[in-house]
Amino acid sequence: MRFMNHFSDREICQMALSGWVCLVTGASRGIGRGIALQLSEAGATVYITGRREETLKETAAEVKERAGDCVPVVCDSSKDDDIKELFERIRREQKGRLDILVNNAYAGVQAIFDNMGKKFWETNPSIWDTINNTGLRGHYICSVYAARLMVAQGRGLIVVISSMGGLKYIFSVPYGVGKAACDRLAADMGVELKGRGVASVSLWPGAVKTELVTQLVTEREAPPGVDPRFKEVFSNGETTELSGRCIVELAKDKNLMSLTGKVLMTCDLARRYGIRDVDGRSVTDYTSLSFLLSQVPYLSWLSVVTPSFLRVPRFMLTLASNRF
Ligand SMILES: NC(=O)c1ccc[n+]([C@@H]2O[C@H](COP(=O)([O-])OP(=O)(O)OC[C@H]3O[C@@H](n4cnc5c(N)ncnc54)[C@H](O)[C@@H]3O)[C@@H](O)[C@H]2O)c1
Repeated sequence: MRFMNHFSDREICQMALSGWVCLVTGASRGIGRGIALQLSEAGATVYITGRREETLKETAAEVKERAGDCVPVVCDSSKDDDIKELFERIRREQKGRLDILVNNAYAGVQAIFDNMGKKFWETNPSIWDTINNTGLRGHYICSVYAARLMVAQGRGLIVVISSMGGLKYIFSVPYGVGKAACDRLAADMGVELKGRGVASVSLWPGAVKTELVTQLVTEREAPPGVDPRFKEVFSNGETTELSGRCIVELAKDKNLMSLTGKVLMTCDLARRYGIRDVDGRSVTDYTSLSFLLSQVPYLSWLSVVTPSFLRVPRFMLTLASNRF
């Protein structure tokens, strides 16, 4: 019996989230755009948000080109009324159904790179709002409305896009504080959502070669005081679609609820689900001994002979935050 041979891998994948309703905030470019492409390719109807209609329409056109279904909605994540209206629209149009919320919108990348190397007291304090109004407060407000729909239907998945900056200092103070808070947001929502069938996770992509990263990092000289290896890590970064591929697999995972409240790394999810990046590359494991050695001057040669399966145990990562 060879029923499934009627379908290509792509068609099988397309059926995986068929009928699902998803929302990705900040999807006109970058990781949000990549996630929207992957969720729609898996068959879901994907609401995408951003501040400008023209750029949103570009993502929507790309989704359509891949035979996906996407609803662009102009919604500024720093405006509570916009968010409220967005969820009212989803409730109305989808009869209260929402399966996945991806909290991704982020307004801080340009400001972070413009102020790279400056100390917090040398930086205009308004950078706090630039980074965290959309990229943290907005996530909370969206999660409130999403949880109302999801708890009522008894199922759902809330993903907060965060980063390794939640563990240890990278870039700047408002960046790290925002990311640590995103991780905690996912964890604490997980506590209150317990028993309601709704999972809440924080997702750490690795370094991702987005349009902005290409423009601000890989095509520029490293700013003074910034390690030049930083540029190399981003040049070999993940595609913007890998996070989306991981979320599709996560959403299908029968053991999803065992992961609620956790921080999940794209490299770990790629290994768990046996997936590669969309361009066929294997996914860099930033916790492998081999990668870590490659970042240490005079020891980098050792990385070539270190087996890739040797990794820092996850519990040891918490020691890196060194708070006690
Ligand atoms: N790029 C990386 O290497 C990397 C790595 C790990 C984690 N991340 C995280 O991924 C998330 C997305 O980052 P990115 O690199 O794709 O950023 P990006 O700047 O390329 O994209 C951000 C998206 O958010 C939208 N946006 C900005 N302000 C908005 C607002 N007020 N309302 C609605 N939408 C808004 C933008 O239009 C854009 O579509 C961030 O949380 C970032 O920290 C990025």
